[in-house]
Amino acid sequence: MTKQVTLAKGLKLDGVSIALGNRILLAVDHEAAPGEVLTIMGPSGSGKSTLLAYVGGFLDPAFRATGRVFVDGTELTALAPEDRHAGILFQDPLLFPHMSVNGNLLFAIPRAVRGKAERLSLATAALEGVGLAGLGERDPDTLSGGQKARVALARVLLAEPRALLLDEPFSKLDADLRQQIRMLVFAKAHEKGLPVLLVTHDEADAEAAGGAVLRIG
Ligand SMILES: Nc1ncnc2c1ncn2[C@@H]1O[C@H](COP(=O)(O)OP(=O)(O)OP(=O)(O)O)[C@@H](O)[C@H]1O
Repeated sequence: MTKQVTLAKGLKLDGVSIALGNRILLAVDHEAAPGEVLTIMGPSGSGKSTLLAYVGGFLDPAFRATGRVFVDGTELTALAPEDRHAGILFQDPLLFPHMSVNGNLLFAIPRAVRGKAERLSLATAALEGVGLAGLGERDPDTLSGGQKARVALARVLLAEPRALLLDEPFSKLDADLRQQIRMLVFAKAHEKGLPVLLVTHDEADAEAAGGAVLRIG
C-alpha cells in the first residue's frame, strides 16, 4: 500500500535512494518548510548534484533511483520533467548571450501570460526586484559577475518555479558578493514561500541558509 504523505506545504524527500551500479550513493528522508533552505553537503562525488537531478527530473539513466519527492503535497517524481517546474541555478549563470537581459527574462515567462505589455512589465518588475532596474536593454556580456547572478535569479523566478534547486550558485563569487547574492536568493525564496535545496561546500553558506543541513557521503 502507498504510504500516506501528510506534509501539506514545503518539500518532502520520502525515502529517496539513489544507486550507481550495485553501490547505494545516497539515501535521504527529509522535510523542509516553504521558504526553508535545506542545505546538502558532502564530499566531492557523494551525489549532491545527482540528488538535485533526481528532484528536477534530469537524472542520468546510469543511476537507479527510488523514493518520492513532494512539493506542497504534489508528487514531483510522478510528473514529467517539464511539468515539475523546478527552478535551477548552477555555478554559471548561463544567460543566453545572444539575447538582451530583457530577452533572457521574457524567455522565462510562462506562455500562458500572453500580453506583450504584461510580459514586459513582469520582466521589468523582476529586474527591479533583484536591484537591476534599467538594465533590461544591456547585453549579458557587459554585466559584472554579481549582476549576471542577479539576472539569473530574476529569470528563474519569472518561470514561476515550485521549488529552487541551487547547485553551488555562489561559488564563483568573491566573499562580499557571495554574501549579498545568497541573502537575496534566500529572501526571494522566503518571500515566495519556495522550498530550496542548496548544494554547497561552504559552511558559511549553510549557516546563512539557516535551515537544516543534510550531510551525505
Ligand atoms: N552520468 C554518469 N554516469 C556514471 N556516473 C556518474 C554520472 N554522473 C555522475 N556520476 C558519478 O556519480 C557520483 C556522484 O556525482 P555528483 O556529481 O552527484 O557528485 P557531487 O557530490 O555533486 O560532487 P561535486 O561536489 O564534486 O560536484 C560521482 O562518483 C560521479 O562520478
